[in-house]
Parts: sequence; structure tokens; C-alpha cells
Amino acid sequence: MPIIAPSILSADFLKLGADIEMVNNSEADWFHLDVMDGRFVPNISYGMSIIAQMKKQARKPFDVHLMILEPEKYFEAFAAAGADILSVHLEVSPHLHRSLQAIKALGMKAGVAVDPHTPVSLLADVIHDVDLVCMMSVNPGFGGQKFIEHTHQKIKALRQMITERGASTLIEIDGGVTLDNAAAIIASGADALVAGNTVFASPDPTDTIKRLKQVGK
Ligand SMILES: O=C(CO)[C@@H](O)[C@H](O)COP(=O)(O)O
Repeated sequence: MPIIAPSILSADFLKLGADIEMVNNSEADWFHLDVMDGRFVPNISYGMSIIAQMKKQARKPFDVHLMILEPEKYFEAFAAAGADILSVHLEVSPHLHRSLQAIKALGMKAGVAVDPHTPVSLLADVIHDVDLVCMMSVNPGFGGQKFIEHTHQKIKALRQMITERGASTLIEIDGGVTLDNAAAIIASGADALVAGNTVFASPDPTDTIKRLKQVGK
């Protein structure tokens, strides 16, 4: 069954405690937390102090996606805030191998996020060091966008690379995941689905998570 990671970006911040409790009590596996700096992406979200507050109530791992420039400056702060998986964008990481080692040295799983235009072939020489590829299926910055269909080819290419090289990297798909396209995404080779609007804008978020979890069964 796929790993399901509801994206808190789409939660109702006026009742964040209730939304965290909903995820705690649902079949979701992780919390997906989007950190945006208004520089790498054209939006600003929340940072480590909010994440540290959420950690006090959340009972599932924190999958933190950094959409920020110079992410390496903040690894320690996100570890202290409670990140369990920390993903940096390939596009802002001139020394990706060093960044992955630094994340792991702080006790977190190391992730790499890739924009829709970034070829997954660029990951070949570090794939054994990557716990999670957060593959963007929309341009990062906002929830509620439409899934980019070309992502299917990228998932297949990455799955082939992981298999050929004997790596254990998880493939996570982030952006535009719906109840209609989730099965096809899993069939292409994804392990994990991030879902923002599909979960939080639905009439019954707990049931939507349950239905995403059943995808591909
Ligand atoms: O990283 C991002 C957006 O940049 C995502 O995590 C979105 O928050 C996913 O939201 P939906 O596309 O599922 O509504």
C-alpha cells in the first residue's frame, strides 16, 4: 500500500490542532510539511518554530520539504524542530552529496526534491545516499495545481535507476495527486503520495486518506 503524506499547506490554520488530530487518527503515514522562503519559490509558508509546535501534538513522522535557498544553513534547526525526513531541492544544492551526509549526521532521513524540469538522471551518482526522492509533479510553491502528466515518464525512469543500482530509495510524488490519478501514479512506480487539496478540501478528509491508502490494492 502507498505511503500517504497529507500536506499541511492545505490545512485550515485556524484549526490546525484539529487537522493534526485528524491526520493522527487517520490511515496517513506521515505529515508532509512545506517550507517556502519567497525566494526559491514565489510563496512563503511557515518555518521551524511552527513545525516545532506541531511536533508536540503530531504522532506520525514529519516529512519536511525545504523549498528554500541555502537549505544547509538550517539543517540543525529543522532537526531540532522535529523533522524525521528532510528534503532539499537538487536545483539549489551545488554540493548535494555533502548536504545528504549532513542531514543524515543529524539523525534524519535524507531526501532530494526535483522540479518538473529536472532530469532524474542527475541523481544517478548519489542514489545510494538518498532515502527519498520528492518528485515534484507541479511547479513548487502552491497547493491545488494540476498534475503534470510527464511525471509518469520520470517516475518510470527513476524506478528503473533504483532497481538497476540496487538502491532502496523511496519515490514520493508531490503535487496534484487526486483520487482519480493516484492509482496510475502508483502503477508507474511511486511509493508515496503527498496530498494537499485532495485531502483537506474534501468533505471527509479521513475517508479521503483511507481511499488514497487503498489505491492500487
Ligand atoms: O510542495 C507542494 C507545493 O509546492 C505540495 O506539497 C503541495 O502542498 C501539494 O498540494 P496539492 O497539489 O496536493 O494540493
